[in-house]
Amino acid sequence: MTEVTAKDSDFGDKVHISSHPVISHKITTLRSSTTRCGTFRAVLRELTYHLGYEATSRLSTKPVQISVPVKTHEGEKHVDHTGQKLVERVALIPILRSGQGMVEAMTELLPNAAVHHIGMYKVTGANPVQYYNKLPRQCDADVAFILDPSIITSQTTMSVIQILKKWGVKEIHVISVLASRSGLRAIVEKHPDVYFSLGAIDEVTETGELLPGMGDAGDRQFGTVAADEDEEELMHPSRRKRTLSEAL
Ligand SMILES: O=P(O)(O)OC[C@H]1O[C@H](OP(=O)(O)OP(=O)(O)O)[C@H](O)[C@@H]1O
Ligand SMILES: O=c1cc[nH]c(=O)[nH]1
Repeated sequence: MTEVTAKDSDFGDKVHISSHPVISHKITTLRSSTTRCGTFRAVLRELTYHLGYEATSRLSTKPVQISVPVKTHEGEKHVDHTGQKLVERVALIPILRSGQGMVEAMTELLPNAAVHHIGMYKVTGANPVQYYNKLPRQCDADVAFILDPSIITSQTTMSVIQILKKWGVKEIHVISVLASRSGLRAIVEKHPDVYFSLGAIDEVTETGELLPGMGDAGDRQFGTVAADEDEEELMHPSRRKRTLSEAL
């Protein structure tokens, strides 16, 4: 299988697709069938750090006065310096489950960012269903970074973008390792104001998998086997009670 390559310019000026050799190398490790879950998690974390570094380049800074210790012949002196401090309030929005594996790297970059989890599951032929939403009632961020390793049809990402726009955040930036060409095209058309930092562009199969993809990023991170659709449906809150009582 020849890897598909795409240029940023194919998708407009808000989409950045990495061409960095270290990113390509790490994505190859994620794709490989022989990569086990411990390595998968570690490499996803490393990739997120690199993609997040690029994604956060749009944040602004303001001057801050500090003093810096400097050794001189007379001993240590403290010199005044005008440093820089990040300005925007940032929220990280991991989409469960897979986006959880991207949180640690992003909080290393931005230790004071809020983390608001959103859980989504897919139903064939219907819109994705939100099963968890920990956004505070009042919007508390200027910029939201959506974290999800894969964008396939893009229905999940688009649903979360809609949720965040309704919440009131001014700038939305999606960080993802792999996006399908058709899925990315659909989001960019519907949400031209949203920014993207991506590792690579893939195609999508008739059955809704990324090609070549990396398998199911959730299952590969957490060492689980793919749930069938009936099991996914049982995650919906309205069905959970029945599931529990059946299990007891
Ligand atoms: O672009 P879409 O077609 O909407 O698909 C993308 C979604 O599918 C994957 O999650 P998955 O449903 O495998 O859930 P999981 O993270 O809980 O494993 C992925 O992490 C995205 O959230
Ligand atoms: O290709 C796929 C399919 C399901 N989930 C993923 O993360 N990737």
